[in-house]
Amino acid sequence: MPEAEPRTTESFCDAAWARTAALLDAIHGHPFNTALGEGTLSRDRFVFYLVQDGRYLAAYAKTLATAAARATDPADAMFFAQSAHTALAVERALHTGYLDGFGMGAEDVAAVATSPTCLAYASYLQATALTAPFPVLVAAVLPCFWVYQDVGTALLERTAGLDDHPYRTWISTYSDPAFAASVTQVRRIADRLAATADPETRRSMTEAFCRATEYEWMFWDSAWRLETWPTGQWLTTAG
Ligand SMILES: Cc1ncc(CN)c(N)n1
Repeated sequence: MPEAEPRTTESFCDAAWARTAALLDAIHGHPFNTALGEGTLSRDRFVFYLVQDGRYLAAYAKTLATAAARATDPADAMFFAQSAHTALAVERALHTGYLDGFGMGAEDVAAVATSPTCLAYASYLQATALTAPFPVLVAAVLPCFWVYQDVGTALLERTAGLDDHPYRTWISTYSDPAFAASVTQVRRIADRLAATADPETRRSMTEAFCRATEYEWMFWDSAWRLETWPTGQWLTTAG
């Protein structure tokens, strides 16, 4: 009798998480996140991050709304529609609250150019939403949930107490049990879709998960470097 093919019982999420383990370590150890957790992150770096993340979240919410429109399972559609709402109502409001507190109004924010990394990540998600198979789209948005929850929870554990912490609202938002529950839900959706996906789609799901996790690292790194367009010097200012 021929030997049975070895079958992997590892879920898509567990395999994808294991594949990005070194990258996740780099995210946790990035100077931006270390300083964020210690409360020593400079105001200009945090403001840069907030402004870019506001742009990112607007695109991310549209990506999630597209996922809701494309989902065939009504429960999945509800989850993604709700998550699109949360990205704008909770996360973006968190950023606006900080920016208001720093005296930055809508006009100041509008005057900041979208960074190369923010534009690349946002464009990648929106292109994936419109052109990739639905399971690949789910894999692409998964790190946006999961990595932030992982970082938020780790920062909370590393922090002695949040009472006087300058970034406590940020840390509380991403370490909140409600946010963790949304991670569990999107992981379940990804695992269910991967379980019936053909090998090529599953490979594309893994690629999308890895690419989005790379963009997560790059996003924090761009804020740390206060990234600008290297070509900006050759453009005249708008008249
Ligand atoms: C870049 C980025 N990635 C993820 C998240 C969490 N939704 C966020 N606010 N910003």
